[in-house]
Amino acid sequence: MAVSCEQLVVGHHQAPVAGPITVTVSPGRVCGLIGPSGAGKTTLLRTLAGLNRPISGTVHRSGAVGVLAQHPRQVANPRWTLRKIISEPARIGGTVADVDTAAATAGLERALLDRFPGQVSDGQLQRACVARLLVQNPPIILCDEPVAMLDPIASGVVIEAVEELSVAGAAVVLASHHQQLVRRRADLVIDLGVAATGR
Ligand SMILES: Nc1ncnc2c1ncn2[C@@H]1O[C@H](COP(=O)(O)OP(=O)(O)OP(=O)(O)O)[C@@H](O)[C@H]1O
Repeated sequence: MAVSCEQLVVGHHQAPVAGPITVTVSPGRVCGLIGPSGAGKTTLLRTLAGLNRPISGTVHRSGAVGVLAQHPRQVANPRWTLRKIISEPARIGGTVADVDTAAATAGLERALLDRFPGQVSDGQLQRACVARLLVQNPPIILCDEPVAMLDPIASGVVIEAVEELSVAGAAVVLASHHQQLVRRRADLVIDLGVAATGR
């Protein structure tokens, strides 16, 4: 087990949005999360991450959580170079990051590493966030619409890097509007459009 929930109902201010959901995402597995806008994908991911409190039910995590957000600019420090953004988890962990290898795996050109977020495209910044995840190597990765802002080529690079993390042993939850992409890549799929709401 890497991340699992049992009879989990998620929502805001005691108002349920989705659930009850019972699922286990084991190491090396990708769980897709689909559903229309407002179905509760972000709320469920935040609850699995421990950022929101469940309305009812339980969440179990076997280790640290890495997050890939839809809008990398909201999470990337604009005053840090991409190199620093990528290497920071290693510094915090007291190790030295192999930034060049992580960047190459994430499809990020080395020449961009000394730029600031304001000097690169959304896709390039998202690839830096993927490289940061590769350095962080967390056992659980939660992705909230990670390719919504990207063109098909950039999307493919990001999704392949996430799959590489999963093959290396991470449990991945991938929320996306792209039903086809999710159904193609995921080992199991939660459809919040049809999941019981528990209300
Ligand atoms: N902080 C909040 N306080 C109260 N209600 C919220 C809050 N955040 C989201 N909601 C509501 O919870 C419901 C689910 O929102 P959520 O963002 O989880 O859906 P989503 O499936 O991720 O949607 P989208 O695909 O548009 O990103 C929506 O009705 C939304 O208005």
